Amino acid sequence: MTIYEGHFNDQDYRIAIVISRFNEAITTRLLDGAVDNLVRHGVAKDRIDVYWVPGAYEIPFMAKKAVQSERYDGLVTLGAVIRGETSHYDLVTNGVANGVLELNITSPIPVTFGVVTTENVDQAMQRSGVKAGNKGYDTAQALLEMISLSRQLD
Ligand SMILES: Nc1c(NC[C@H](O)[C@H](O)[C@H](O)CO)[nH]c(=O)[nH]c1=O
Ligand SMILES: CC(=O)[C@@H](O)COP(=O)(O)O
Repeated sequence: MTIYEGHFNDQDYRIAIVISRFNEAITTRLLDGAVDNLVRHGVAKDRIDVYWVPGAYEIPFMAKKAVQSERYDGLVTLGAVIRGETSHYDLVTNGVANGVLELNITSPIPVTFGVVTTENVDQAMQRSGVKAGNKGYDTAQALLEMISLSRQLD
């Protein structure tokens, strides 16, 4: 992968990661991927704050608090919503997606969406560090680029 000059030249970023505990076996793998990417690109580990919430539905609330704190240059949100027997999956996925989207477009800092929404555990496993990559790593990558890009218009 080519790292274009100027995209990742300012590594004094302060990052918040808001992550849900539900399906923790998956979300911890997403977190590992996200932190791995951030550190590889020069973000100091002690400038990455992690906030754990009970489930994906609580992510938007804590993400908004993090934005309002004005401590961060960007936010990563991570979660894993796996379909069950009822329509609850649809409510949770729509809730978290709409909540993070609203933050993304109304906040002064970038907020990226790393909540995997899958039909079964295997699909979630594949997207958290197995053959389909790691969505946590990808979401952190998107944030680094968005912070760099948004700073060009400050
Ligand atoms: N089923 C999943 C949930 N459900 C819990 C909700 O996110 C929420 O915490 C609860 O409704 C209380 O407000 N959360 C996930 O992150 N993933 C799931 O698969
Ligand atoms: C995504 C969910 O809320 C889901 O895991 C809950 O499972 P169920 O629909 O069987 O209650």
